[in-house]
Amino acid sequence: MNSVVALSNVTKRYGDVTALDGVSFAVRENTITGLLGRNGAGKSTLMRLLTGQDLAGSGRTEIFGARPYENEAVLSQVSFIKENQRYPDNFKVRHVLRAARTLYPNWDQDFADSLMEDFRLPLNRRMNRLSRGMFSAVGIVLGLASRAPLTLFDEPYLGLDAVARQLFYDRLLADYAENPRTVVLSTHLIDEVSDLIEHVLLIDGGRMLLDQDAETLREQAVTVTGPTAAVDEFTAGRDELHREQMGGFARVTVRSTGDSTERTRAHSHGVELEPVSLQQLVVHTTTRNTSSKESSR
Ligand SMILES: Nc1ncnc2c1ncn2[C@@H]1O[C@H](COP(=O)(O)OP(=O)(O)OP(=O)(O)O)[C@@H](O)[C@H]1O
Repeated sequence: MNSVVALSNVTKRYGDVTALDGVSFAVRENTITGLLGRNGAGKSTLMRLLTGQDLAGSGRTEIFGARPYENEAVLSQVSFIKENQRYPDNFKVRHVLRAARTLYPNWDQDFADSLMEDFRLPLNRRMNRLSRGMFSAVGIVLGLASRAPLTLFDEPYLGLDAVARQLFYDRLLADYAENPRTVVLSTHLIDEVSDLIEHVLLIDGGRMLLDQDAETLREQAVTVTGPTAAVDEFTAGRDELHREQMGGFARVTVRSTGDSTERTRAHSHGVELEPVSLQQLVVHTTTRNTSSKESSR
Protein backbone atom coordinates (compact mmCIF):
# COMPACT_ATOMS: atom_id res chain seq x y z
CA MET A 1 0.00 0.00 0.00
CA ASN A 2 1.28 3.44 -0.96
CA SER A 3 0.62 5.81 1.92
CA VAL A 4 0.57 9.54 1.33
CA VAL A 5 -0.11 10.29 4.99
CA ALA A 6 1.20 8.21 7.89
CA LEU A 7 0.76 9.06 11.54
CA SER A 8 2.15 6.93 14.29
CA ASN A 9 1.14 7.40 17.91
CA VAL A 10 0.76 11.17 17.58
CA THR A 11 -0.16 13.20 20.64
CA LYS A 12 -0.78 16.92 20.70
CA ARG A 13 -1.56 18.90 23.83
CA TYR A 14 -2.53 22.52 24.25
CA GLY A 15 -1.96 23.24 27.94
CA ASP A 16 -4.17 20.77 29.76
CA VAL A 17 -6.25 19.93 26.63
CA THR A 18 -5.21 16.75 24.83
CA ALA A 19 -6.33 17.52 21.26
CA LEU A 20 -4.83 14.30 19.83
CA ASP A 21 -4.16 11.25 21.94
CA GLY A 22 -1.93 8.53 20.46
CA VAL A 23 -3.37 8.76 16.94
CA SER A 24 -2.12 6.35 14.25
CA PHE A 25 -3.44 5.91 10.72
CA ALA A 26 -2.39 5.93 7.09
CA VAL A 27 -4.10 7.43 4.04
CA ARG A 28 -3.76 5.49 0.79
CA GLU A 29 -2.66 7.26 -2.34
CA ASN A 30 -5.46 8.36 -4.70
CA THR A 31 -8.39 7.98 -2.36
CA ILE A 32 -10.96 10.36 -0.94
CA THR A 33 -11.05 10.11 2.84
CA GLY A 34 -13.68 11.66 5.10
CA LEU A 35 -12.30 12.91 8.39
CA LEU A 36 -15.34 12.90 10.65
CA GLY A 37 -15.95 13.78 14.26
CA ARG A 38 -17.87 16.06 16.59
CA ASN A 39 -16.91 19.62 17.41
CA GLY A 40 -13.58 19.71 19.21
CA ALA A 41 -12.74 16.11 18.20
CA GLY A 42 -9.30 17.08 16.90
CA LYS A 43 -9.84 17.27 13.11
CA SER A 44 -8.36 20.74 12.54
CA THR A 45 -5.47 19.96 14.86
CA LEU A 46 -4.72 16.92 12.74
CA MET A 47 -4.87 18.97 9.54
CA ARG A 48 -2.52 21.57 11.03
CA LEU A 49 0.05 18.88 11.85
CA LEU A 50 -0.23 17.41 8.35
CA THR A 51 0.38 20.79 6.78
CA GLY A 52 3.35 21.65 8.98
CA GLN A 53 1.51 24.52 10.67
CA ASP A 54 2.02 22.95 14.04
CA LEU A 55 4.21 20.30 15.64
CA ALA A 56 3.07 17.22 17.53
CA GLY A 57 4.24 16.80 21.12
CA SER A 58 5.18 13.19 20.40
CA GLY A 59 4.81 10.54 17.71
CA ARG A 60 5.60 10.58 14.03
CA THR A 61 3.83 12.58 11.31
CA GLU A 62 4.80 11.92 7.72
CA ILE A 63 3.44 12.96 4.36
CA PHE A 64 5.01 11.58 1.22
CA GLY A 65 7.44 9.78 3.51
CA ALA A 66 8.84 12.95 5.11
CA ARG A 67 8.06 15.24 8.02
CA PRO A 68 6.00 18.20 6.83
CA TYR A 69 7.17 20.79 9.37
CA GLU A 70 9.25 23.49 7.59
CA ASN A 71 9.67 21.12 4.64
CA GLU A 72 9.08 23.17 1.48
CA ALA A 73 9.57 20.21 -0.89
CA VAL A 74 6.78 18.27 0.77
CA LEU A 75 4.46 21.22 1.40
CA SER A 76 4.57 22.29 -2.26
CA GLN A 77 2.63 19.09 -2.98
CA VAL A 78 -0.12 19.98 -0.53
CA SER A 79 -3.16 22.19 -0.91
CA PHE A 80 -4.89 23.06 2.38
CA ILE A 81 -8.29 24.73 2.29
CA LYS A 82 -9.74 25.83 5.59
CA GLU A 83 -12.80 27.79 6.50
CA ASN A 84 -11.01 30.68 8.27
CA GLN A 85 -8.34 31.36 5.63
CA ARG A 86 -6.89 34.90 5.88
CA TYR A 87 -5.94 37.09 2.89
CA PRO A 88 -4.22 40.46 2.78
CA ASP A 89 -6.77 43.28 3.28
CA ASN A 90 -6.56 44.73 -0.21
CA PHE A 91 -6.65 41.38 -2.05
CA LYS A 92 -9.29 40.96 -4.72
CA VAL A 93 -10.42 37.55 -5.97
CA ARG A 94 -8.14 37.86 -9.00
CA HIS A 95 -5.12 38.52 -6.74
CA VAL A 96 -5.84 35.31 -4.87
CA LEU A 97 -6.02 33.37 -8.13
CA ARG A 98 -2.80 34.95 -9.39
CA ALA A 99 -1.02 33.99 -6.15
CA ALA A 100 -2.37 30.44 -6.43
CA ARG A 101 -0.99 30.14 -9.95
CA THR A 102 2.54 30.74 -8.67
CA LEU A 103 2.08 28.72 -5.51
CA TYR A 104 0.75 25.43 -6.87
CA PRO A 105 2.89 23.57 -9.43
CA ASN A 106 -0.11 21.69 -10.91
CA TRP A 107 -2.44 24.73 -11.09
CA ASP A 108 -4.94 24.48 -13.97
CA GLN A 109 -6.07 27.95 -15.03
CA ASP A 110 -8.78 26.72 -17.43
CA PHE A 111 -10.28 24.59 -14.70
CA ALA A 112 -10.11 27.54 -12.28
CA ASP A 113 -11.87 29.77 -14.86
CA SER A 114 -14.69 27.29 -15.36
CA LEU A 115 -15.10 26.87 -11.59
CA MET A 116 -15.23 30.66 -11.18
CA GLU A 117 -18.17 30.68 -13.58
CA ASP A 118 -19.83 27.71 -11.90
CA PHE A 119 -19.70 29.48 -8.54
CA ARG A 120 -20.48 32.91 -10.09
CA LEU A 121 -17.48 34.55 -8.46
CA PRO A 122 -16.61 38.18 -9.28
CA LEU A 123 -12.90 38.51 -10.12
CA ASN A 124 -12.69 42.18 -9.23
CA ARG A 125 -14.32 42.09 -5.83
CA ARG A 126 -12.23 42.44 -2.68
CA MET A 127 -12.03 39.24 -0.64
CA ASN A 128 -13.32 41.06 2.45
CA ARG A 129 -16.41 42.22 0.51
CA LEU A 130 -17.50 38.72 -0.53
CA SER A 131 -20.50 37.04 1.05
CA ARG A 132 -19.66 34.19 3.44
CA GLY A 133 -20.60 31.56 0.85
CA MET A 134 -18.65 33.27 -1.95
CA PHE A 135 -15.60 33.42 0.32
CA SER A 136 -15.85 29.66 0.86
CA ALA A 137 -16.32 29.11 -2.88
CA VAL A 138 -12.99 30.85 -3.58
CA GLY A 139 -11.33 28.30 -1.27
CA ILE A 140 -13.02 25.48 -3.13
CA VAL A 141 -11.78 26.82 -6.48
CA LEU A 142 -8.25 26.95 -5.05
CA GLY A 143 -8.48 23.44 -3.61
CA LEU A 144 -9.76 21.92 -6.84
CA ALA A 145 -7.73 23.84 -9.45
CA SER A 146 -4.48 23.41 -7.50
CA ARG A 147 -4.66 19.67 -8.30
CA ALA A 148 -2.19 19.08 -5.47
CA PRO A 149 -1.16 15.44 -4.94
CA LEU A 150 -2.50 15.84 -1.38
CA THR A 151 -5.54 18.11 -1.02
CA LEU A 152 -6.94 18.78 2.44
CA PHE A 153 -10.34 20.43 2.88
CA ASP A 154 -11.09 21.41 6.47
CA GLU A 155 -14.85 22.16 6.65
CA PRO A 156 -14.56 24.12 3.42
CA TYR A 157 -18.11 25.23 2.94
CA LEU A 158 -19.34 27.54 5.67
CA GLY A 159 -22.19 29.61 4.19
CA LEU A 160 -22.30 27.68 0.91
CA ASP A 161 -25.84 27.00 -0.25
CA ALA A 162 -27.04 23.50 -1.18
CA VAL A 163 -26.61 24.12 -4.93
CA ALA A 164 -23.01 25.27 -4.48
CA ARG A 165 -22.21 22.36 -2.18
CA GLN A 166 -23.55 19.91 -4.76
CA LEU A 167 -21.45 21.66 -7.42
CA PHE A 168 -18.40 21.17 -5.21
CA TYR A 169 -19.09 17.44 -4.81
CA ASP A 170 -19.79 17.00 -8.55
CA ARG A 171 -16.71 18.90 -9.71
CA LEU A 172 -14.50 17.16 -7.17
CA LEU A 173 -15.67 13.71 -8.20
CA ALA A 174 -15.42 14.39 -11.95
CA ASP A 175 -11.97 15.96 -11.70
CA TYR A 176 -10.73 13.27 -9.32
CA ALA A 177 -11.75 10.61 -11.85
CA GLU A 178 -9.66 12.34 -14.54
CA ASN A 179 -6.81 13.41 -12.27
CA PRO A 180 -6.56 10.99 -9.37
CA ARG A 181 -5.04 12.44 -6.23
CA THR A 182 -5.33 12.05 -2.48
CA VAL A 183 -8.08 14.05 -0.85
CA VAL A 184 -8.91 14.35 2.84
CA LEU A 185 -12.15 16.17 3.63
CA SER A 186 -13.28 17.04 7.13
CA THR A 187 -16.98 17.65 7.40
CA HIS A 188 -20.09 17.48 9.57
CA LEU A 189 -22.35 16.98 6.54
CA ILE A 190 -21.85 13.24 6.50
CA ASP A 191 -24.93 12.26 4.50
CA GLU A 192 -24.01 14.72 1.77
CA VAL A 193 -20.52 13.31 1.28
CA SER A 194 -21.33 9.67 1.88
CA ASP A 195 -21.26 8.80 -1.83
CA LEU A 196 -18.02 10.70 -2.26
CA ILE A 197 -15.81 9.23 0.41
CA GLU A 198 -14.10 5.88 0.02
CA HIS A 199 -12.53 5.75 3.44
CA VAL A 200 -13.68 6.95 6.84
CA LEU A 201 -11.60 8.24 9.71
CA LEU A 202 -13.72 8.97 12.77
CA ILE A 203 -12.10 10.81 15.62
CA ASP A 204 -13.54 11.58 19.03
CA GLY A 205 -11.89 13.28 21.98
CA GLY A 206 -8.55 13.13 20.14
CA ARG A 207 -8.72 9.35 19.61
CA MET A 208 -9.32 7.44 16.41
CA LEU A 209 -12.59 5.51 16.72
CA LEU A 210 -12.87 4.20 13.16
CA ASP A 211 -10.40 3.79 10.31
CA GLN A 212 -12.22 1.84 7.64
CA ASP A 213 -13.35 1.67 4.03
CA ALA A 214 -16.78 3.29 3.73
CA GLU A 215 -18.19 0.26 1.93
CA THR A 216 -17.06 -2.18 4.63
CA LEU A 217 -18.37 0.15 7.29
CA ARG A 218 -21.84 0.34 5.74
CA GLU A 219 -22.05 -3.44 5.60
CA GLN A 220 -21.23 -3.72 9.29
CA ALA A 221 -24.58 -2.71 10.70
CA VAL A 222 -28.24 -3.11 9.96
CA THR A 223 -31.42 -1.63 11.43
CA VAL A 224 -34.13 -4.07 12.43
CA THR A 225 -37.69 -2.79 12.86
CA GLY A 226 -40.92 -4.47 13.91
CA PRO A 227 -42.88 -5.54 16.99
CA THR A 228 -40.55 -5.32 19.99
CA ALA A 229 -40.74 -9.02 20.89
CA ALA A 230 -39.90 -10.08 17.32
CA VAL A 231 -37.06 -7.55 17.05
CA ASP A 232 -35.64 -8.68 20.40
CA GLU A 233 -35.78 -12.30 19.36
CA PHE A 234 -34.11 -11.56 16.01
CA THR A 235 -31.33 -9.44 17.53
CA ALA A 236 -30.73 -11.56 20.66
CA GLY A 237 -27.06 -11.86 21.54
CA ARG A 238 -25.98 -9.29 18.93
CA ASP A 239 -24.03 -6.15 19.56
CA GLU A 240 -26.64 -3.38 19.83
CA LEU A 241 -25.59 0.06 18.61
CA HIS A 242 -28.82 1.95 18.98
CA ARG A 243 -32.43 1.44 20.04
CA GLU A 244 -35.61 3.45 19.58
CA GLN A 245 -38.87 2.40 21.11
CA MET A 246 -42.30 3.53 19.82
CA GLY A 247 -45.13 1.89 21.78
CA GLY A 248 -44.97 -1.82 20.98
CA PHE A 249 -42.54 -1.27 18.11
CA ALA A 250 -38.76 -1.21 18.21
CA ARG A 251 -36.11 0.04 15.82
CA VAL A 252 -32.76 -1.46 16.71
CA THR A 253 -29.40 -1.05 14.99
CA VAL A 254 -27.09 -4.03 15.45
CA ARG A 255 -23.81 -5.26 14.00
CA SER A 256 -24.34 -7.35 10.86
CA THR A 257 -23.65 -11.05 11.04
CA GLY A 258 -22.56 -11.26 7.41
CA ASP A 259 -25.08 -14.10 7.06
CA SER A 260 -26.56 -14.13 3.53
CA THR A 261 -29.79 -15.73 4.76
CA GLU A 262 -30.45 -12.83 7.15
CA ARG A 263 -33.13 -11.27 4.94
CA THR A 264 -35.09 -14.50 4.66
CA ARG A 265 -34.81 -15.09 8.40
CA ALA A 266 -35.99 -11.51 9.05
CA HIS A 267 -39.05 -12.15 6.94
CA SER A 268 -39.94 -15.29 8.85
CA HIS A 269 -39.47 -13.42 12.16
CA GLY A 270 -41.84 -10.67 10.98
CA VAL A 271 -39.20 -7.91 11.13
CA GLU A 272 -37.82 -5.55 8.46
CA LEU A 273 -34.15 -4.85 7.70
CA GLU A 274 -32.92 -1.43 6.61
CA PRO A 275 -29.42 -0.36 5.64
CA VAL A 276 -27.71 2.07 8.02
CA SER A 277 -26.48 5.36 6.64
CA LEU A 278 -22.92 6.49 7.23
CA GLN A 279 -24.25 9.38 9.30
CA GLN A 280 -26.23 7.02 11.55
CA LEU A 281 -23.20 4.77 11.99
CA VAL A 282 -21.02 7.70 12.91
CA VAL A 283 -23.58 9.06 15.37
CA HIS A 284 -24.12 5.63 16.98
CA THR A 285 -20.39 4.91 17.23
CA THR A 286 -19.62 8.32 18.70
CA THR A 287 -22.52 8.25 21.14
CA ARG A 288 -21.51 4.80 22.26
CA ASN A 289 -17.95 5.94 22.84
CA THR A 290 -19.18 8.87 24.93
CA SER A 291 -21.46 6.68 27.09
CA SER A 292 -18.81 3.98 27.58
CA LYS A 293 -16.37 6.67 28.73
CA GLU A 294 -18.97 8.08 31.13
CA SER A 295 -19.81 4.68 32.60
CA SER A 296 -16.11 3.91 33.21
CA ARG A 297 -15.68 7.12 35.26
N1 LIG B 1 -4.46 26.65 19.90
C1 LIG B 1 -5.17 25.99 20.77
N2 LIG B 1 -5.08 26.26 22.09
C2 LIG B 1 -5.80 25.58 23.01
N3 LIG B 1 -6.65 24.57 22.71
C3 LIG B 1 -6.78 24.25 21.42
C4 LIG B 1 -6.06 24.94 20.39
N4 LIG B 1 -6.41 24.39 19.21
C5 LIG B 1 -7.31 23.41 19.47
N5 LIG B 1 -7.52 23.34 20.80
C6 LIG B 1 -8.42 22.39 21.49
O1 LIG B 1 -8.15 21.09 20.94
C7 LIG B 1 -9.36 20.35 20.78
C8 LIG B 1 -9.48 19.92 19.33
O2 LIG B 1 -9.75 21.08 18.54
P1 LIG B 1 -9.91 21.02 16.95
O3 LIG B 1 -10.01 22.43 16.47
O4 LIG B 1 -8.83 20.18 16.40
O5 LIG B 1 -11.31 20.26 16.78
P2 LIG B 1 -12.20 20.02 15.48
O6 LIG B 1 -12.47 18.55 15.44
O7 LIG B 1 -11.57 20.63 14.29
O8 LIG B 1 -13.55 20.77 15.87
P3 LIG B 1 -14.66 21.53 14.94
O9 LIG B 1 -15.41 20.45 14.21
O10 LIG B 1 -15.51 22.21 15.97
O11 LIG B 1 -13.94 22.48 14.05
C9 LIG B 1 -10.48 21.26 21.27
O12 LIG B 1 -10.74 20.92 22.62
C10 LIG B 1 -9.90 22.65 21.18
O13 LIG B 1 -10.45 23.51 22.13
